Amino acid sequence: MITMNDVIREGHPTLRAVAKEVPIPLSDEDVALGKDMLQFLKNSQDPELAEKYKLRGGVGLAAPQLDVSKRIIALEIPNTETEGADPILSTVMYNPKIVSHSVQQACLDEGEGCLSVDRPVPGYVIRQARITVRYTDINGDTQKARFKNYTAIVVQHEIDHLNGIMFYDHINEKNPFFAPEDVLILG
Ligand SMILES: OCN(O)CCCc1ccccc1
Ligand code: NI
Repeated sequence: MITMNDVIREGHPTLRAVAKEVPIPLSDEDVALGKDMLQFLKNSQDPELAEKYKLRGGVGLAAPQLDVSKRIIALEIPNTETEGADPILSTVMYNPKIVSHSVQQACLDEGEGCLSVDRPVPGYVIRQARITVRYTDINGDTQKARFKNYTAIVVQHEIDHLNGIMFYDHINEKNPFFAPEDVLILG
């Protein structure tokens, strides 16, 4: 099982590399890795397992964070509205590509964090408010999906990792909490 020992931290060169596309049809190895990444996220959101294995809670994970420079991301976004409801998004994306996005931008009012960053970096991380992503799913099928708000933010954070981009690269250095007036600030 994946634990925090497998997660590389800022300063490790793989976090700044551009990851390679994975061959389609998917290899057994890449399918297994995707499943392990998704299971890590689920475990990290389980209070008992997170405590037992000292896992930091995560809603997304990118293969480069495991020192695997491949274009694979996993997303496990819970539905916090209703206890026990199905997750908003629970999936593994191979070779994800943002094929279109809104002009409107958005950010989280509490900023972002990262499993590969062991320090708070305050500031607005300005991203696209809505995105359309094409990817290959764990069954090898091509998918095209649209995301908005928090889910769109998380998916962009993960795809950034495939291109060697860290969330704080998007923060305005002079004024971290600067946001152009038409940027959606998500609570
Ligand atoms: O790359 C995944 N990761 O480091 C876990 C944190 C994911 C994340 C947290 C806040 C906003 C967007 C994405
Ligand atoms: Ni991250």
